[in-house]
Amino acid sequence: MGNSSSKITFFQWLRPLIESGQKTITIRDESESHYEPGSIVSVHTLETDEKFCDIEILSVEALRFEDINDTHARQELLSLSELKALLKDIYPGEELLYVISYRLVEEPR
Ligand SMILES: CC(=O)Nc1ccn([C@@H]2O[C@H](CO)[C@@H](O)[C@H]2O)c(=O)n1
Repeated sequence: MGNSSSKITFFQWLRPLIESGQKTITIRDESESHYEPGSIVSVHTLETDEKFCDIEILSVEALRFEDINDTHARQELLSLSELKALLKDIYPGEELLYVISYRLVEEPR
């Protein structure tokens, strides 16, 4: 790879949830719907661009905002109202989003 699809950024406050393997999806807009299932993606903080883990992309599926439900919220470790408020804030007026499922790639030690 070595192109833009090998990196993803998350808000720093989500880092503990991601590196512990608890948070297993992220919901993004079309500009981030290009990740390929099976590829390994380097995870960085949005604020400082610090790399903190790798994830393997499992799937990328279109998701209408109105179809976001409790299962998505559970996979995000957020309440449904928190998740919807967050997504409205990040992607105002966007009705079509993409749910990216991933798993944490454990570091050998
Ligand atoms: C450019 C950039 O980094 N954008 C985003 C967009 C979303 N998110 C998080 O993904 C989940 C949305 O399903 C929620 O947990 C959000 O807080 C994020 O961390 N960073």
